[in-house]
Amino acid sequence: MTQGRFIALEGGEGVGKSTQGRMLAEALRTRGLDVVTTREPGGTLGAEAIRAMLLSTEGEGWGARAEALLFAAARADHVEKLIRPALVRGAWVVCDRFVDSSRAYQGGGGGLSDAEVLDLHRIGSEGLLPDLTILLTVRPEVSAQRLALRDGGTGDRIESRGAAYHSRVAEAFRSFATQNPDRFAVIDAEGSPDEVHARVMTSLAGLLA
Ligand SMILES: Nc1ncnc2c1ncn2[C@@H]1O[C@H](COP(=O)(O)OP(=O)(O)OP(=O)(O)O)[C@@H](O)[C@H]1O
Ligand SMILES: Cc1cn([C@H]2C[C@H](O)[C@@H](COP(=O)(O)O)O2)c(=O)[nH]c1=O
Repeated sequence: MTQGRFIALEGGEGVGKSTQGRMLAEALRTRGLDVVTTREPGGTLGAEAIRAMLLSTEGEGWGARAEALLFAAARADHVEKLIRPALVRGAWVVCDRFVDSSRAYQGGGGGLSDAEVLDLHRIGSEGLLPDLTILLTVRPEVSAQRLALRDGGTGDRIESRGAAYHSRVAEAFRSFATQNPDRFAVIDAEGSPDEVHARVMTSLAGLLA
């Protein structure tokens, strides 16, 4: 059995994570690998139900701590029921967002400390980390244009938070990548999908060797 690998795609809103996740999964399948694509929050029935509660624009929303707990609970279910079993059977897991989104959004954006977010992750998911976290970066005006073309700029509850919030999120992602260069690959996600995909594949060379 080949060794399972866990790849997370991270970054702000509309940078191209889903697009690159699909392209990466296809490229890995072409190499004969068993690939599971999934997303956060979500990926299991329970986690998708929590996703709906978190991202719906109806109701009064959640405080910062309740929000962080809900993301951690969704992740715990996802890790236990989908991610760990896939890795154990030797599959590659390509996940659209993982714990670094909680660190960036609930931590950097929402004000929880990084230690608090990591504590929730330790309790919920036994601290599981991806083998590689691919951080896609584009200038804010580029992601805004992509989102406007995709859905007319109508965002979910978190996407619709203001520019200052999303700028703190982007800064947090940058700082995690600087602090953990072995775990992160920072990819310039401007240019065509094929150009970005080529950069993503280069970042995976070590794991595919
Ligand atoms: N390299 C690219 N150049 C131009 N448009 C792109 C590129 N990559 C993705 N897009 C388009 O930009 C939009 C956002 O892309 P995508 O949904 O993959 O981003 P995302 O990061 O997953 O978004 P979200 O944060 O909402 O989950 C889509 O309409 C997609 O087709
Ligand atoms: C995993 C995770 C996600 N979020 C936020 C980031 C986005 O605004 C939404 C997810 O929507 P997407 O279109 O699927 O990217 O949720 C977060 O705040 N914290 C997290 O841990």
